[in-house]
Amino acid sequence: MYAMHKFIKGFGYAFSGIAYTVRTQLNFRFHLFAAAAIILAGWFLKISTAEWFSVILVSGLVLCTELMNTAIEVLVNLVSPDYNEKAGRVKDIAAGAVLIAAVIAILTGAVIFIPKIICYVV
Ligand SMILES: Nc1ncnc2c1ncn2[C@@H]1O[C@H](COP(=O)(O)OP(=O)(O)OP(=O)(O)O)[C@@H](O)[C@H]1O
Repeated sequence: MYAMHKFIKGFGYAFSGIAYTVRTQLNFRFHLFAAAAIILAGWFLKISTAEWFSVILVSGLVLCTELMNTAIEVLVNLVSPDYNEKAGRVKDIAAGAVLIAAVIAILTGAVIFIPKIICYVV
């Protein structure tokens, strides 16, 4: 029973971290909106199971890297509230991870959706 209680509490902490990121990070809200739009487009354009798998994977990758980026920002602000070259470097690297994930998501979306949109329009 205690293990179950601890397990459920763990979910609470995780949701609180996600809620904090939604509240404070405009980028995360944008990525959530983009993921919802892509899911709607996938449903409308009837993408295949393999395509759904790719879309879900890259959307998750972007959201997870954005959460890790926010965690790193909060930690850096805690340990180095004043200007510090290395603190800046750490934030830049974390932001770079988000950028790479977003580029992968855009390329994946383009490969899946552009041919379908062309077929739909033509
Ligand atoms: N303590 C610091 N020392 C040196 N440079 C910093 C520091 N904090 C931020 N920077 C630089 O400013 C950039 C933006 O940092 P900031 O914390 O504002 O990130 P952000 O993504 O704009 O965060 P937020 O989403 O909270 O506005 C960093 O990538 C880094 O180059």
